[in-house]
Amino acid sequence: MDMNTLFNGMLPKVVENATTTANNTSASDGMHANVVESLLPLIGLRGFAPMYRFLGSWLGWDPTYLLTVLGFIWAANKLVRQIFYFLYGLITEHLMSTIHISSTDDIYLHLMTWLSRQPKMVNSRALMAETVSKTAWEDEDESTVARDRSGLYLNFSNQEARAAPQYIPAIGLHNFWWKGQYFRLHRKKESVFEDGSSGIGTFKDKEDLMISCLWRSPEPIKELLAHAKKQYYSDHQARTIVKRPNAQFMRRARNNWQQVANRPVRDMKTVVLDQHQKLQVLADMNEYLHPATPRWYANRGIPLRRGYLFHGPPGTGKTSLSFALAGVFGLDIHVISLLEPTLTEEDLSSLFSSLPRRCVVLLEDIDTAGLRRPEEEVQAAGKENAREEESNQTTSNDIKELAKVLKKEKEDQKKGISLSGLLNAIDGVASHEGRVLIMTTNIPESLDDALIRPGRVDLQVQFTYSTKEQAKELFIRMYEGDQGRPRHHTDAVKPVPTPDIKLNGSTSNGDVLSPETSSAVRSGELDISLDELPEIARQFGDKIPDGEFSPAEIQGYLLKRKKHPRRAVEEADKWVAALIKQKASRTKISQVQ
Ligand SMILES: Nc1ncnc2c1ncn2[C@@H]1O[C@H](COP(=O)(O)OP(=O)(O)OP(=O)(O)O)[C@@H](O)[C@H]1O
Repeated sequence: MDMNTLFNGMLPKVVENATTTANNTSASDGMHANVVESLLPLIGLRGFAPMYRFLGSWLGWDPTYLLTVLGFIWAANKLVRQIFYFLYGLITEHLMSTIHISSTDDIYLHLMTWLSRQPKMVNSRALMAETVSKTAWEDEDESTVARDRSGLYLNFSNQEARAAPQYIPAIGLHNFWWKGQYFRLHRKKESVFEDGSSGIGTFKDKEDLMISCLWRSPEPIKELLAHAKKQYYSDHQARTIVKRPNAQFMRRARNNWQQVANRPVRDMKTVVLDQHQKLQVLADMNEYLHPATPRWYANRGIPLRRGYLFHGPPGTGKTSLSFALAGVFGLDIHVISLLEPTLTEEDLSSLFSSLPRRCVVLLEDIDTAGLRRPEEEVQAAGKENAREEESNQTTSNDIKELAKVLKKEKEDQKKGISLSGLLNAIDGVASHEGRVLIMTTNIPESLDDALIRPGRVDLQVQFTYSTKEQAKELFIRMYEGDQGRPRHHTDAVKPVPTPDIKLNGSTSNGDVLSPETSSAVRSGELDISLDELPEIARQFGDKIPDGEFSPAEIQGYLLKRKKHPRRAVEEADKWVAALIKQKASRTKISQVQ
């Protein structure tokens, strides 16, 4: 059977009817060619007719057959696709479950972080590459850090560019399998219109995730999300998350807080403070955070809030204790600066009302926050009345001047947070319950009584300059063994190239090093043994006058001798005398550092 005979049976009816003799294949061919040739001009392809005839004679059979077969394939493909989409729609609607996740929710972060660590699991050819930016506190492999030509100094140029990117699913549909279950991930982005702060609306990108599984119950998705969340927090264990108010336009979108830091927990023993005070605040917070406490408060009609005031001179550990407390109880810290120019009273209330169930809210240096006091408001109102009276007796020019002044005064008043606005946010009717509020100040006397009345401040903790005993403790904390680095990291570290230092302390490129730099680089060890530490610490403590220096000042001095405790003791007398002199003369310049 030749090609013509084969395709003759497959020709469409219309072509067959047009054939004068069924058995006469050559006549039939001519007819097919005529039909196609007569169609070509109709669809604007007149010039193709000779080419079509040439193709026919070259192949030895009519190209119409090929067109017919292609037509069948196209139609079959269409049909199969229609059937596929129909069945897919049926399955999606009746056999699949879906959970939607907004990109503003923490679950989005958990899932994307987890997916970025499962490169084989995301069966996708559409990925999004992201540069991995590490926070200052994340551990780094020392072998990935470059050095300068001398091999002595670290060099961090283009460090982010040298790090391998991480991949996450791009916008669109993705499929993956987890624990033998099929999951479909739809990452979609759309522009939504939002009112801007200045009254001008803008389009903002909004992203959502839709995760589906092949099951009539969303249980497998819930299990996956729980797993991603657990994984995320096991990586972030022993960390304190610091959040700050989001930018103003984001706050309007109900996304009030943004994470600004994720730092290692500050160990309580690194905060040198009177032991009794430390235990008192720890016990108080523990009691308050206990799951039975809300019922106890509710039964007595007491609002579930706890406030602390940490007061004392600068650098005495108020912020440090706040972080250590958050670390002990595993709480996030939400830091608010009342000096933030875009923060309105309305924003402040909304920030307080969107806090998580348990957290620490830190209002630092509350005395400098420039709160407008009730008296000032009264005075301002009084002044305004007086001016109004005065204005009745003035000429029209004076009235204009006065109106300008009054307008400016009113505008000034509108700026910033008033005391009543803050009190309202802290414990107003709509205020959040369950949080721990910590306010810090250097000058407690300058605070308004209303702000620190019991109920708003339940416990005051006083921070003072160091005693001899505290100086000794600070010394021990500075030089005791370093427990920070996780084992797997030190194991993985490749040997750091030893700097080529000559005996006179100069490097191979000719730079001359100070004696302490060259010896620190050489040894990396302390200039005392750890057994000597308690005695050396006692000697140091004895040299520090009681109640004169802040822990921050002592820490600063020791940090400059971080590998040289013995030298720190030897040079302490000189430093103490210089600092006392500096404080007495109120100069800012230190003679001995
Ligand atoms: N009591 C302390 N124990 C241990 N370290 C301290 C102590 N006080 C201060 N430091 C150290 O001094 C530095 C400043 O401390 P911190 O910020 O806690 O002081 P602060 O009282 O909050 O100061 P400010 O009033 O200026 O905000 C930190 O690096 C901290 O480690």
